[in-house]
Amino acid sequence: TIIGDSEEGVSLAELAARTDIHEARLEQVFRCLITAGWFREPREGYFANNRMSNTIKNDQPGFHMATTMNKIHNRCSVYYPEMINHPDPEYRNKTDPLHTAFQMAFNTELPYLGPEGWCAKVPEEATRLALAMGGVGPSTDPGVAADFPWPEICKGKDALVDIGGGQGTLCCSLALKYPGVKHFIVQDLVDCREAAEANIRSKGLTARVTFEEQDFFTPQRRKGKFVYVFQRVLHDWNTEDGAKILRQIRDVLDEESSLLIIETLIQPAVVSSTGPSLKQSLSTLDPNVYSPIPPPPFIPVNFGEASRVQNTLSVGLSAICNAFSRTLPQLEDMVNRAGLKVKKVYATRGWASITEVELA
Ligand SMILES: C[S@@+](CC[C@H](N)C(=O)[O-])C[C@H]1O[C@@H](n2cnc3c(N)ncnc32)[C@H](O)[C@@H]1O
Repeated sequence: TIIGDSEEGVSLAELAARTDIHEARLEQVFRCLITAGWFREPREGYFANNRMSNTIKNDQPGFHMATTMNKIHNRCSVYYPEMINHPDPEYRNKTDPLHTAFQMAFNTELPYLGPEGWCAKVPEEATRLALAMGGVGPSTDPGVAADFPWPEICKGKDALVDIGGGQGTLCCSLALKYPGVKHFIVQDLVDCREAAEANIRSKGLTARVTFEEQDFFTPQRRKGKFVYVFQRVLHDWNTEDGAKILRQIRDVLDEESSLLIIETLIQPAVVSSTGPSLKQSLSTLDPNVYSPIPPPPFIPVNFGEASRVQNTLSVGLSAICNAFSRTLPQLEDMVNRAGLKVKKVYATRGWASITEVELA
C-alpha cells in the first residue's frame, strides 16, 4: 500500500526509507517477485503495483490470504519433508489431521480445523481463516458465479445453503449477481459468525444472506427444498471424513433438493505431441457457455503453470490437514462411499469445478 496507485512507481530509496528495510534487500525481493508476476518496474529502480499486487494491498480481501495463509503454508512446508519421510511407517500411513506437518510447525497436538481444532480453540485464528478464505473468493467466485446455471437450480427452492461457508463470500457474490434468488444461508462453526455477519452487512445483504451455526459432521438441520453447496470444504478432509460429511446431506437429500461440490479437480500433467492446433483449440470456445478446450500439442493436459495454484494448494492441504485436492476418480470414490454419485461436472473460468451430485 506504500506504493499505492502510482503509475510511474516509487523509488527504491523512498521505499527503503518508508519501510526501514535495507535498500539492496528490497531490490532483490522486488526483482524476484516481478519474475513471478507480482509488481512491475516501470523504470530502473522504481517499483509500482500491477494487477496482481493490487489484489493484496492491505485494504483488499487478498491481503489476508497473502499474510495469514502464506504464513501457515510456509511454516508447514518446512516440516512437510519430515512428515512424509517420518521414521515411523505407521505415522507415514496415517491419513488423519493429527499426523501432519502442522502439529510439528505449530508445536501443538490439535488438528488445524474442526470443532476441536486449533481454529476453534484459538478464536482469532477462526476469524483469520474466515478472512483469508474471503480473500480466495475474488479469484474464483466470478467464474463460479458466471459459469453455472444458478437461477435454474435455485428455482422453486427455499434457499441455497453454503455448508462450511466461512465468511459467506460465495453467497454474497451469488446474491449480488442473481437478485432473483431470494435466500442464502451460510452455515459454519460459531466462531465464524462475527466475520461472516460483518461481511454480509458490508455488502448490504442482511435481508437475503443469513448465518447459522452447523457442525457439518452432525445431522443437517435444513431438510426440504434446498440447494446444498460445499465449496473448498471437502478438500480439507481425508476421503473417509469427507464421506462422513457428505452422508449428513445424503440423509436429507431428495428429488426436491440438490447438492453441489465446488472444488478444484486435479488434472494429470501428461504432454502429447499430437492434438488440435492452438487455433483449432481456441475456435472450440463457445462465447455463451464456457467449456474447457483441448490442449494443443506439447501443452500439458493441466496447462502447466496455469494449474500451479491448484497443485500448490493440494500439497499445502496435505501438510496442514492430511487432505488434498482430488482428481475426478478420487472425488467419485468419496462421493460413492457416502451413498451418492456424480451427475455432472461443470468447468468454470475460475480454478474450481462445480460437480453436481445425486443419490446413488
Ligand atoms: C477452507 S474453508 C472454506 C470456506 C468457504 N466455503 C470458502 O469457499 O471460502 C473451510 C471452512 O470449513 C469450516 N469448518 C471446519 N470444520 C467445520 C465443521 N465441523 N462444521 C462446519 N464448518 C466447519 C471452517 O470454519 C471454514 O470456514
